[in-house]
Amino acid sequence: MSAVLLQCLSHTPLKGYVDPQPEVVEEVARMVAAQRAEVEAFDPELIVLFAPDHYNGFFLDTMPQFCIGTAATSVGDYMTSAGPLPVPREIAEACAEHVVAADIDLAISYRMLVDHGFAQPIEELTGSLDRYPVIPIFINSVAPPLVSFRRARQLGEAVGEFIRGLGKRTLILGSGGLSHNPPVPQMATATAEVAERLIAGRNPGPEARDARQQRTIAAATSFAAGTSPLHPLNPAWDEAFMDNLVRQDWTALDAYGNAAITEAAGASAHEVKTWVAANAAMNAATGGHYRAEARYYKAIPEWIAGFAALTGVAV
Ligand SMILES: O=C(O)/C=C/c1cccc(O)c1O
Ligand SMILES: [Fe+2]
Repeated sequence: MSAVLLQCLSHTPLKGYVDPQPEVVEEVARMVAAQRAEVEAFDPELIVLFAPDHYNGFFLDTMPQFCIGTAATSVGDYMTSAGPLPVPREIAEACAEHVVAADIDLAISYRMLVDHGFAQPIEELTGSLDRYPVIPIFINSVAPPLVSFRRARQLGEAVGEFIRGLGKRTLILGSGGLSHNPPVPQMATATAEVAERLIAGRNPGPEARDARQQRTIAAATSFAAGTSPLHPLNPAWDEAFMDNLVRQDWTALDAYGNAAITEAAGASAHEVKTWVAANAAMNAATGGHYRAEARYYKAIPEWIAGFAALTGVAV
């Protein structure tokens, strides 16, 4: 059986562009530094990262619900690094075989593009994109129709069963959330120009990428000032979600409905399915013998995020 460690962490590309009070920035940095120290002490032989994308790697020309990368490159948006991730191809292929054999319809990419949703947690928790071998697993969190929490759990369980038999010290990561609704466009309300970007906007030029980032930074500035139409953060929803994970209440987690999530927590709150999958993987990899602990929570409008962290250790 593999030794496993679970770390879940919100991501936000607004760090360093639109920041909360220095004491909040510092307390988050201390918390992330503590998680990183735990990762370094664990010294993983492999990272399995469940994360979303924000129309930087996956587009509506073909949008899978789940996709594993056997090779992946970070686009380097915002302050994240560009470049290849060290993906162990054979292990990723074997994981894909196992998950599909478990009747989870996982897509596979031999040329996956990932954005800050993957790159930020890897760099913040390990120090660089390429310190440890990493298998990226994408969960569609922005492009309806979206999978259920139940399906995300089942994906995580299948991956966790694979990890259990691998015999490698494996760090399981979940990235994103919690409640939030940054200005990621939706096809249902897109103009023809935006729709084209959602369908075929891969590898935009530097000007287009900068323009997009400036739009998000402006949105964060007005959200923090209280003058934004973006869906408000929902601390009550966030705390209840984390409590369900800590209590390992899979019945309660399965019962979440997508429309209710969007209504209560915002269109990008579906990113928390990466946390559901990561916790389910930890559950399967340890045979249920793990303890989850909520590490941090604060609603941080400057970062457009109900910002949270959770750790799971085998017991
Ligand atoms: O894709 C973007 O430009 C912005 C993304 C964003 C903003 C705030 C919180 C998040 O989780 C994001 O991914
Ligand atoms: Fe995100």
